[in-house]
Amino acid sequence: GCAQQRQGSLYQQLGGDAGISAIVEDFTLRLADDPEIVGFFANTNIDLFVASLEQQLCETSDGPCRYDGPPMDRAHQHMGLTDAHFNAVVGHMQQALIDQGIPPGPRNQLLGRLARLHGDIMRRQ
Ligand code: HEM
Repeated sequence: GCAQQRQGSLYQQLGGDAGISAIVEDFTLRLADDPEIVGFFANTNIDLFVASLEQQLCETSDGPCRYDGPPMDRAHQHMGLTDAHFNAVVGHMQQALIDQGIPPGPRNQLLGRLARLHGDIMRRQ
């Protein structure tokens, strides 16, 4: 719509590749600092996770990337995730976005798009 033409895409409002990379780094440090969350990543290659999440955020924000990782249900099945885990992770993303200076408009737009993944991520838990 008009707002989008005035302000650029959500991807641009997040700072493009550099902005998304800073957001993902901030977010990943928050996951690592959360004792309720960090254990889930014990066997994860963090470099691949970071690259995959950057790609997903770029695509989700209408940037020029295509996420080519596994679908969200397959990536998270059998982890035994609860809504509390989901909310904690989204909360860390919210804090990372605030910390990286993303204004409320684009911040909440991205969080809204991520919230739509809840059904897929929580499937078969
Ligand atoms: C909106 C919420 C979430 C988003 C957008 C998200 C996104 C992603 C993405 C893009 C990947 C990479 C998939 C791949 O390339 O293999 C991934 C993997 C992973 N996610 Fe999530 N995730 C979310 C919620 C959660 C929650 C709530 C947890 C647990 C508390 C979690 C734990 C993990 C773990 C452990 C992996 C790595 C799996 C592996 O090592 O292969 N995620 N997630």
